[in-house]
Amino acid sequence: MSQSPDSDTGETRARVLAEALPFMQAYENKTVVVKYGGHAMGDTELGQAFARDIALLKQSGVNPIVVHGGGPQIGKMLAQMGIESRFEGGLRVTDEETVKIVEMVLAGSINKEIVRLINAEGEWAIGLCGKDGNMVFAEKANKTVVDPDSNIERVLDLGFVGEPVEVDRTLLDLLARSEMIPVIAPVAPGRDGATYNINADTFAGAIAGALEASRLLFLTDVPGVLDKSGELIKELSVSEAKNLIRNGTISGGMIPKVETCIEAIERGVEGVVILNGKTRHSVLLELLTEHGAGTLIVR
Ligand SMILES: Nc1ncnc2c1ncn2[C@@H]1O[C@H](COP(=O)(O)OP(=O)(O)O)[C@@H](O)[C@H]1O
Ligand SMILES: CC(=O)N[C@@H](CCC(=O)OP(=O)(O)O)C(=O)O
Repeated sequence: MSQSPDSDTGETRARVLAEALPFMQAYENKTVVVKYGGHAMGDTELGQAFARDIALLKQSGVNPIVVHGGGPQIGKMLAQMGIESRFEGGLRVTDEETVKIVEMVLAGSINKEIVRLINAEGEWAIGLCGKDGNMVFAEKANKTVVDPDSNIERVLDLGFVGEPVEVDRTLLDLLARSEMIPVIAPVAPGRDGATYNINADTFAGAIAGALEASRLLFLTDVPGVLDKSGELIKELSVSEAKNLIRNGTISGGMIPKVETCIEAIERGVEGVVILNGKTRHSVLLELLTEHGAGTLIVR
């Protein structure tokens, strides 16, 4: 597909569809996990374009699963409540009060808005979090960071930040059979009774791994992984990615994203891509065009 799927002449549409057809057939009955980041959620129009892409995938016979974030939206709500956001190693330090707000924003307002947008495209989306159908259980995250100056490793105490340790695919399999599109918020219970806030990238990786997804796409607010001079890196091997984290080229929220890509590849997910969710129809452009978009992480 050489043109945007927005092109509106009948002839262009027919050509675009003809070019996209072999790609659509290749993804038929395949699971594609799309992580929709908080920074990629722009205005309503952009949200509608995203929802249209997801609906179109479903209508083409693909099994799309949306895992969403909402970091900036949580930050805004916390600020309104007079609570300052603090991040360590790209993860939100989450105390008991914060985790309640995280659940409210992610599994409440953001989740339901995405469901509404997809349903408005004629599909049946269903909003969930890790708690629903015993889908995901988490444990307190045990995360370490290496100080770039001293090179000393430090264990972080992030409070109620969790890591997914058990994923049960029963509910997701059921929904796939009933033609529903799951939209999942990255909140999960622990066997200890606590509720955990999980980085949405990590959560999406765990879901994609458990489902042996064909593709895992991360929609963010940058074209992909950028080098020191701000140029897009089109393809990145696992060892190159680790180096870029070590030397500080990859920082902040890009760290858990790239770490998740590496883990997902090691778990057998076929293709992992980081791309710009602010480019309209980037999901379709990635999946249904020869050249794709963003940074492809390879073994
Ligand atoms: N090397 C890099 N290439 C691209 N983005 C980077 C890089 N290092 C850090 N970042 C930051 O990571 C951000 C994306 O991560 P994050 O803010 O967590 O997005 P999301 O909310 O989509 O998960 C970018 O907006 C950018 O500021
Ligand atoms: C532990 C942790 O950091 N959780 C994230 C969950 C949301 C998220 O990951 O949203 P984005 O994808 O938009 O960044 C947070 O509280 O912000």
